[in-house]
Amino acid sequence: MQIRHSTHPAQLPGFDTDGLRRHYLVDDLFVPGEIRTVYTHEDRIVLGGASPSPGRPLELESASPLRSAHFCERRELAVLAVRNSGTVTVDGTEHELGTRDCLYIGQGAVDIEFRAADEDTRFYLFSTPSHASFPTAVARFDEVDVLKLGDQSTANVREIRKFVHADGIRSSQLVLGVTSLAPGSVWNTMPPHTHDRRTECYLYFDLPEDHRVIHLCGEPQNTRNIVVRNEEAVISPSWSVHSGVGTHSYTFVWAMGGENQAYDDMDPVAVTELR
Ligand SMILES: O=C(O)C(=O)C[C@H](O)C(=O)CO
Ligand SMILES: [Zn+2]
Repeated sequence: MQIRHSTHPAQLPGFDTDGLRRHYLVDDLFVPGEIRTVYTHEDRIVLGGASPSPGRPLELESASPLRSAHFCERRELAVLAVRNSGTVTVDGTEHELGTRDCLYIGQGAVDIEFRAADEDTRFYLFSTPSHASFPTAVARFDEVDVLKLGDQSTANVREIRKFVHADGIRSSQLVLGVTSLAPGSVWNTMPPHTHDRRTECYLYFDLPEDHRVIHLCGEPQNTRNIVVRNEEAVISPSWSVHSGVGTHSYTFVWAMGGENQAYDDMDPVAVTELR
């Protein structure tokens, strides 16, 4: 488990390209046959990638920074199949996940195992601390409500699906959904926002290997950018904008932890205020 410490907003503009990438980009979550995890001190979120091979299940273990016998002893966890499909077994119950389906696992689960149905299955993991247990549940990509946003003239036509949230799968603090850009649309979250009460992480996927997303970060009046590849994540502290423009359309998982679960609790930033 890799550790990322928190940063002060005044530090971000002083980071060079490598510094920005070291602090905020997570670029090595998916390694065939492995589970990789990153613990950020921003709201104590853990990001992870599980990439099992067919016939070789992977078991999620605790790690020393958690000081717990099991990963979910004091944590809740959401799993999203970002590539292909597979099964997640939680304490003996199998949950089949198709591409872009989501499984929420409540605090207290002990045995968690990932199985691939395909040659290159990838599960994205997002976990927050939790001190109360909510039921484990699945939300299917094709079954959750769709919020349509954006316009062709601003190249940001997109669909937002909320999986774990106040009116969906219930959780202690974790909130998670998926945004899909329409073909030809490239901008997400523009106009941007911050939310002082929550940390948010984006995991970009469905982006062709020879394309990139230019992700904006930092305080609205002092932004920087990080160039992101397919299946890489960016950690956005509560004071940072989190928006991006692709050289191609893409999909991303947005997920948050913090003070509240109110999706609409955002501090909007006008495009004209950005610097
Ligand atoms: O495209 C968008 O706009 C988003 O997906 C925004 C995220 O859902 C978000 O930032 C929620 O706080
Ligand atoms: Zn946000």
